[in-house]
Amino acid sequence: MRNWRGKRLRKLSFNKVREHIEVFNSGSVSDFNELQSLNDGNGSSRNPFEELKVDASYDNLLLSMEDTELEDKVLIKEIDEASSQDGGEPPHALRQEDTLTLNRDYIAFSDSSAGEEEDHNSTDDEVSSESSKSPMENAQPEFNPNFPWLLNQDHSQEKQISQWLTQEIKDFVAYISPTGSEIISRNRAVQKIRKAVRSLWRDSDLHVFGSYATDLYMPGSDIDCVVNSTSMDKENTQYLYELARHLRDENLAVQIEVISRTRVPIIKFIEPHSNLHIDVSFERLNGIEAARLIRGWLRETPGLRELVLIIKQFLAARRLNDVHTGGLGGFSIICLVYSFMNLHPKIRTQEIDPLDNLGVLLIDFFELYGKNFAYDDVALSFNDDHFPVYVPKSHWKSLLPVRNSFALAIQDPMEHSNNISRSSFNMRVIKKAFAGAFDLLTNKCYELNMATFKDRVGESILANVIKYKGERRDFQDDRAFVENRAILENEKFHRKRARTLYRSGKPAEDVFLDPSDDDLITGGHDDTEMYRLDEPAKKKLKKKKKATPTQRTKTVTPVKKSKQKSSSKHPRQSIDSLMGLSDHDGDTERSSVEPTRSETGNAANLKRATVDAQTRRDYWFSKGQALAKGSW
Ligand SMILES: Nc1ncnc2c1ncn2[C@@H]1O[C@H](COP(=O)(O)OP(=O)(O)OP(=O)(O)O)[C@@H](O)[C@H]1O
Ligand SMILES: [Mg+2]
Repeated sequence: MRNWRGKRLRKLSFNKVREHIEVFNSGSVSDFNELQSLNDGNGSSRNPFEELKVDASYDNLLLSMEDTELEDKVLIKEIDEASSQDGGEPPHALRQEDTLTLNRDYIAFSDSSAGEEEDHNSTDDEVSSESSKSPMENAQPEFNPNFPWLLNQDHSQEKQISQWLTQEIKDFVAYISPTGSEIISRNRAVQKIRKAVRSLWRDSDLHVFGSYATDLYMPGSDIDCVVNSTSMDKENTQYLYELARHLRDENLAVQIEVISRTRVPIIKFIEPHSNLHIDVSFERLNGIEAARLIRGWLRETPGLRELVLIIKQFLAARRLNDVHTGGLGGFSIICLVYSFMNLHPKIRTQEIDPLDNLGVLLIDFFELYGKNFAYDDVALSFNDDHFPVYVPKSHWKSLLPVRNSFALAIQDPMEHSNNISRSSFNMRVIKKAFAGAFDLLTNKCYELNMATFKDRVGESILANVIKYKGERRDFQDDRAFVENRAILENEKFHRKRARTLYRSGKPAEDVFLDPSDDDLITGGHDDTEMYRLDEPAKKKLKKKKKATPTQRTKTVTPVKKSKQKSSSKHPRQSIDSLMGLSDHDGDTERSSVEPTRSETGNAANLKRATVDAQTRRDYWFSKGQALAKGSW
């Protein structure tokens, strides 16, 4: 029934929809959104930064964060008690498989809203009780547990359906972005553990990497830490147990697991005051380097954070984000989304502004990795500038022999011999989930495009593929007001390291920074102090926030030419040349596709490895055909 309806809608409205989601199909993106003034004039839009101004001084803000934190602590106690009662049952592998392999999770999800949809669609000629109200009466939806990010938000009057989806993505990101008390809680947890490590081993220090050091964390994300020492021996099993005992005795760790017989030995535990999950690894710098690299990617790629968070939640809701069960880990997700955005012809040629086109980019992502990507033949790699490139798998010799040719292969930008997605053996299910998401999103777009404005009220597009079942949140993205100390310390680490390297002339891996250097480690702040931005920085941030429409500003930006500056790394090129469809493989194209790494170790296998022009031609041709057939 659903499929039939989808096909009928596709057939009827394909041309019409193409006009509305023009950004997919042509370079003409100059449409003006006539609803902008309507939305601008909506007095109910709530800008958190405006609110802070009304709230009085910045000091008051800090005070209220302290209060929130105290409340949080009470709540955490309750959670602890509750979790100790139900015995913290681990997820059951078989039960998980049932829902995942059958992909029932997202089907069930759309089924759950199917009742509404049935009503909605089977009564084309009838007037439902909801639609009998005027759209403006319904314009501010109340809290809906299926799509909590739409609280007081209504995009049903967006003329372009793709803009509706873009707005919803921004709503979602604003919804899950961290509050001040969450950031403080993370900062303090790390600070306490660091102190404990330094008191146990005077030659050691603890650093944060992973999503907390890149601002890509979800509310429940773990904190990845690494202990490095001058003696470089802390990866030894005896030290792992010593630290585990020490943290337990200091009341800084519960539910401790010491995992020592793996390639990367770690201690996993929960920090009881914040209830945060912490992973501690030992004697490696890769993660600290990767955090800096990823922050660079985020700075130069607008929209990357938004898409990464959406894909993370998409996979988490389906339990497809855990590498231990074959899922896709956070690092692989970042690499996939970053390469997708960098190799997207319309972004590369600066024809679209990614932040204004998150909706179409999300659909395009699902299409690429759900329908078109040649997992059997193509690996994702990074060249010397850490710029993403696709390479034939056959050119990456250390990948072979592989047990399963249908596997995602992503070369670690930090360590070229490492395939970061080697454990993601569930790729078929993940691909199916992406393909399903593409179908669900496009069908919903077609359906809403056909619907009257009245019938669109109370609908969500994103909820067809994203679930968020966490505790209700309050849309308070406080990243501009409370500094993430993991980022600050990571930046200091790199600055200091660069200076030390410069002075010593030693290779990077031989240099260890003195942990007693407080300026490096704590930035001169004690462990209870909150970071405050100084006044000029605060003003700058407020200004910046105003200039960039956030979820709460409700400003609808018409699709327009990208305002991104050209960078020498991303020269403006024709789409044909980027797609590899130009008759000759010119130098410009070659430099953007081929790795230029010198011939050392495994990297030698990648030298001059490239997907040939014919493969690229076939890929884009099949994509074009899919478009023409209306499968998107
Ligand atoms: N397979 C891997 N090979 C090498 N390094 C990895 C690998 N997986 C993770 N890492 C390192 O650990 C860091 C954290 O990885 P993780 O998969 O936890 O992602 P994350 O960004 O922290 O996401 P999440 O919020 O889901 O935890 C990465 O940034 C990377 O430095
Ligand atoms: Mg992590």
